[in-house]
Amino acid sequence: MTTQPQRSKWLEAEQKYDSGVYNKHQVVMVRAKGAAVWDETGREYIDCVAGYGVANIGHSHPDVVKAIKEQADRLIVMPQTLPNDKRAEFLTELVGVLPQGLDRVFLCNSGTEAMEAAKKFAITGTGRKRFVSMKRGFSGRSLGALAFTWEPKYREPFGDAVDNRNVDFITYGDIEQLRAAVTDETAAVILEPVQGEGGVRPATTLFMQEVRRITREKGALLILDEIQTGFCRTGKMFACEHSGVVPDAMTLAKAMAGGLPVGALAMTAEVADRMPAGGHGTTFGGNPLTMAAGVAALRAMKRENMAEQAREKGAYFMEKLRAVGSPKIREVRGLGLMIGVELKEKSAPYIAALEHEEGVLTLQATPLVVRFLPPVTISKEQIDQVVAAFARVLE
Ligand SMILES: Cc1[nH+]cc(COP(=O)(O)O)c(CN[C@@H](CCC(=O)O)C(=O)O)c1O
Repeated sequence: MTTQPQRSKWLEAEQKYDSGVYNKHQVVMVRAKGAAVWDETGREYIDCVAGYGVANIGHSHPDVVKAIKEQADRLIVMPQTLPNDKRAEFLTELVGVLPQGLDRVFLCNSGTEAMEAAKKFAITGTGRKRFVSMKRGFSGRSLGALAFTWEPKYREPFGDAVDNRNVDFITYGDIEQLRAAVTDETAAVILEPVQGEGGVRPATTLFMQEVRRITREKGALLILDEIQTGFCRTGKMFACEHSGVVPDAMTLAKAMAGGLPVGALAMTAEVADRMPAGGHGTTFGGNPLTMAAGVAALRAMKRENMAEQAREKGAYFMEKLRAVGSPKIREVRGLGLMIGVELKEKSAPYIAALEHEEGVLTLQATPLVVRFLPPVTISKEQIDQVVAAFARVLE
């Protein structure tokens, strides 16, 4: 008689008390290092979720761990009305890697918060209230950010509490629709250089450059959402570098502080200076503990040349995935280590099989796409193991 594995007390507690919004996997993850994760039974997984693209520099990077320990001993809490050495250090490091001209930063705690800030700074920065956003775009879950988020299933439960009457959605990549949608009433065009949750869809250089040209022509801001594409994920520090486009503002979060919760709106002085003093704010934004982790993370990205690692390993990963040659694969696409494999059938069963049968963690990006967002520090051997596992579950 097979004995049922004893149900985890941690799993029971989390399922019992959690809000219920998440589809909880039947595992309890307790430790991670680099691209490896272990559950409470000691089973090892190769992690191509990385916290939804947060652990770009690898889980528990030693420099980040050291910085957190030291800062925790010195100072954890300090609001932004009281300047702090670590915050100043982080802002200096961040502006040092941002595209030229984006030298003012509103610090917050998540991507959604960065998008909310972007909306407010765009309105005060232009005196306009209309926005252009992209079909399949994802900007976050708050009522304000949801107005820019395309997928109806995220908006419908809230009805007209999600007010997107001032938002015109266009087809990602469609220059004619873009030209028609951007007017002298448009405060900003918002887009991801690579649509993540929307299916891992890189924009063409032509489209990126046309968005820049048309927004400049009409006096609208170009706001790039680099919450998922930023910080080496696509083979550059920021995805906009692939097209040479410099936006007026950029939303950032996920990997920026090596795994600690952080968000930011980076913008030009022209945009920043038009927000009235006291016009926005946050309690936790720019807290010294996260700032210390962020300094260590940004320095590690540069020192370990992680953008080049992502470029090189991403090309390798996609080449190997294409070589799988399964008839179930429609397309392998992506940029750097932001990779999507579109299947000809629903991806969920294969994502589940990868986890349960093969010990590989992946995530969806629309019902047909398997998304791979591994730490940039993943090894070639681990990539080979992931590809072999994927080939087996597709058989
Ligand atoms: C491009 C983008 N913009 C904004 C956000 C919102 O960031 P945050 O408030 O820190 O979650 C995310 C989360 N992307 C994940 C969606 C998470 C969710 O379902 O919610 C993702 O891509 O899976 C993005 O990928």
